[in-house]
Amino acid sequence: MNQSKEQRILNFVLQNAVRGDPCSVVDTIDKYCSQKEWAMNVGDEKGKILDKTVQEANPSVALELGTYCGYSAVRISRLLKAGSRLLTVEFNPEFAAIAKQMIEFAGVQDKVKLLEGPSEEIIPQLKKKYEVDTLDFVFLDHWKDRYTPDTILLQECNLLRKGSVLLADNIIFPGAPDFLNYVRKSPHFQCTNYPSHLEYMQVEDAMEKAVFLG
Ligand SMILES: O=C(NC/C=C/[C@H]1O[C@@H](n2cnc(C(F)(F)F)c2)[C@H](O)[C@@H]1O)c1cc([N+](=O)[O-])cc(O)c1O
Ligand SMILES: [Mg+2]
Repeated sequence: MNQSKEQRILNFVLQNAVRGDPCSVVDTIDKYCSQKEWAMNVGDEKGKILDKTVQEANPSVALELGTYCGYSAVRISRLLKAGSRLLTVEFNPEFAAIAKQMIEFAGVQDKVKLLEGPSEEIIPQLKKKYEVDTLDFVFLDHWKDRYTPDTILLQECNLLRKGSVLLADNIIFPGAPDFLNYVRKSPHFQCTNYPSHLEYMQVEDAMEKAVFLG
């Protein structure tokens, strides 16, 4: 049975990156996906915006929606202070299996918890089952039509506090127009737009930061 693209990306990392070195894993995925096969990792240009936003938020508890191969889970967790953790949610079991191996190879498994399943099921479990009080940082990079319902669900589940930082990928391409509308019109969010480019392409894209005001 021939391999999936995601398996080929993982194999390239296992053969070319440095075990236990998150930066080398991130760089190796970028090398493969820019030179051999495009894939929907946030990439290095938007990844630098993600880095700055994470460092500014300095989260104790972070959530990622849309693990895919684990590129941004490794990228985020490498910046977390001791004792902090990233919960990352993946719906597709094949992708989750790839991401688990990617996270372990990078040596960040002690900081990252990979949760498998749909966000509408997992978000309501975060407080009781995963011992979350509130989330300091949320990276939205999953299905674009889920950004808004999941942002509403996070509020309904009292998972956001004054100052919680949401960062959303793909505001321009593929686009998340209803999310942009929702957070920019809401009195509960202070929004900032970060123009950038689609990963590995010369196509316009952007990220939107939405800080919860309580
Ligand atoms: O479609 C894109 N991303 C969708 C990303 C989807 C990923 O998020 C997972 N997921 C779904 N639900 C959940 C949760 F968490 F809710 F359970 C997690 C899916 O299984 C998949 O791995 C995309 C597309 C392009 N592009 O150029 O087409 C560029 C990008 O950067 C993109 O992110
Ligand atoms: Mg994306």
